[in-house]
Order: sequence, then structure tokens, then C-alpha cells
Amino acid sequence: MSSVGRCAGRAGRGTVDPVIEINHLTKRYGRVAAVSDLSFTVRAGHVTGFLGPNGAGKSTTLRMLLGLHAPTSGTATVAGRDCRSLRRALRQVGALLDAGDVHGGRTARDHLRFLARSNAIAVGRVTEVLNEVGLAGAADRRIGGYSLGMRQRLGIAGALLGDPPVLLFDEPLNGLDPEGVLFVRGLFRRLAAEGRTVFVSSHLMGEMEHTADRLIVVGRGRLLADETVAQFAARGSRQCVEVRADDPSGLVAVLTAAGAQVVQSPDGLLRVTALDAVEIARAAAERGILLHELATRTGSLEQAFMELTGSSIEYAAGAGA
Ligand SMILES: Nc1ncnc2c1ncn2[C@@H]1O[C@H](COP(=O)(O)OP(=O)(O)OP(=O)(O)O)[C@@H](O)[C@H]1O
Repeated sequence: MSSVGRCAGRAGRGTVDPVIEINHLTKRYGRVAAVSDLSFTVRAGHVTGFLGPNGAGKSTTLRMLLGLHAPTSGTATVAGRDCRSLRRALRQVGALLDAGDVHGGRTARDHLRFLARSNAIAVGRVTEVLNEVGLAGAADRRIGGYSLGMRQRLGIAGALLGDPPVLLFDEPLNGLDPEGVLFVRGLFRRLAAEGRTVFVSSHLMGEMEHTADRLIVVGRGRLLADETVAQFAARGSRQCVEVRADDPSGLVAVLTAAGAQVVQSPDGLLRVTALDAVEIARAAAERGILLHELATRTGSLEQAFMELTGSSIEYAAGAGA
């Protein structure tokens, strides 16, 4: 059995109810509203992605959940409790927040032993979690010489150390190589299958697409979506037809009159919804407009994410001041 496989039974006996509840949570830093009236629930048995563009308030929310920052208003609880009130916290909630936030002069083994001792965790767990994350061979090297990917693995080992029912990971895939990404995805799925609550932040839809089965999407500190990945995918499956014509303006007028929505790019490409390719070709032919290109496109999850969060992107190339 896996070294971290005892949670489901423990939760099943009712001693731990690993539900995360965020209730009207707000955090202001001076004039910046990092998190605004945010409410959602994260349940056990799923990998839940916490997704949003840079500056959306994900890390701030996780920090409030862990009791590291005080909310301006609202609450963030695990199993109905404020994390600051948890004894031996690593046995209740494991977290990777900032992989760089470790003493570079220590070895990974010493770092984990220190965490284990301060949370009354059997020191034998240190070797177990080092094996689990693939760091056994580097366990006695100083962390200062670790790559970002190795630090992420060490951070994950620290989160697993107390065999907790609730696990929080802030951007855990940053810096991991493809093998590391696959390993982490498999690990998260297994942890969720064991009945744990696994909550994982990312600013990249592509990372969450194959990692999470539920999504909480935020933008500018506000909730934008709370649904399964399949439901989110349905947002992006709306088809559009891309068209180029010798008379783009004429075609826009014809298609709009026929009930289509048309978005014209500066290079003349038209993106048409509400009419299919055959209807567009027929309308163009009737007006003697020549088409150079006609292609049906299905939106990706990435597009759905961009559309949903587009107006809440705080830092965008070319946005200017
Ligand atoms: N200690 C702080 N003091 C002032 N502003 C802060 C502080 N921490 C965060 N912020 C601001 O709050 C907002 C949310 O930041 P946060 O780090 O929570 O976003 P994020 O979604 O985690 O972003 P990223 O994906 O870039 O990590 C940003 O505008 C950020 O500049």
C-alpha cells in the first residue's frame, strides 16, 4: 500500500471532514483588492484546479486558507476550522506554497526531519516521502544546489509528510520536466482517489486540462467559474468558421444580415458564429463574393479560458499604463 494511503479510511470514520470552504472572502492590500467576496467549496475525492491569470488572487487565497494572511473579511476554513487553530498542522493540511522558501544550506533530509519533528510525525516518513517524489538519490545534498524542479519535488514531499487529508499546491508544475509533470499528475490523481482533497493552483489552462477534474476559475479576485473540466470544455466547444474573402466588408454585411455574428481581424480574417460553412459559402456565392479560405474550428479549453478571463487580465503584453 502507498505510504500515504490511509486517509480515506480515516476520513470515513468521520474524524476528518476534508472540505475547504471559502465564504465571502475578501483581502485588500491598501487600494489593491487581491480577493473580492470569493465563495466556493472544494470537496474530497477530486483534484480541483484553482485557475486564473497572473495576479488573480490565487496565492493570496491559499495564504488566507493556511492562516498566513488575515482576511479583510470573510472566512476560509478546512473542515469548518481556521487552519491557525489546527494542532500539528502538517497532519491535517499539507501545502506547497513557494518551493524557493527553504533553507538552502540544509539537505532535503534534514529539512524534512525538522518538519517531521515539529509536527510529531514519525521520522521514518522522511525516507518514505523522499522515495515517493523521486528525491532519494539527492536527499543528502544541500537544497541550495537543487534545480527548480527538484525544489518542487521537495515541496511536494513536505506536503505529503504528515499524510494529511487535505493538500494545497500553488503552481506545483512550475519548473518540472515532462516526466515530472506526468509523475505529479499521477500522484494527484492517486491522492484524490484515496479520498483526499487536492487543490492545485495554476495560471495555465493547459496544465490543468490534464491534471484537474474540477475547476475554480478566478479573475481579479472574483469567482468566474466553478464547474467540472467537462463543463468548462463545453464552453470552448462552440464552433466558429474562419473565412477569407475578396470583399470582406461585403461578406460581413451579407452574413450579419443572415443572422451571423462576425468578428473581423485586422488582416481581414473573419470569424463567424451562428452560420455553418455551407451557409456561408452559399451566401457568398449568391452575392458573387469569392472565398479564399473557409474552415470550421472548434474552440479549445485554452480559448474558453482566455474568453472567460480576458477582461480580468491584470498584466497583458502591450496593455500599457
Ligand atoms: N503582500 C502584498 N502586498 C500588496 N499587494 C499584494 C500582496 N500580495 C499580493 N498582492 C496583489 O494582490 C493581487 C493578487 O496577487 P496573487 O499573488 O494572490 O495572485 P495570483 O493569482 O497568485 O498570481 P500569480 O499567478 O501571478 O502567482 C495582485 O495584484 C498582487 O500584486
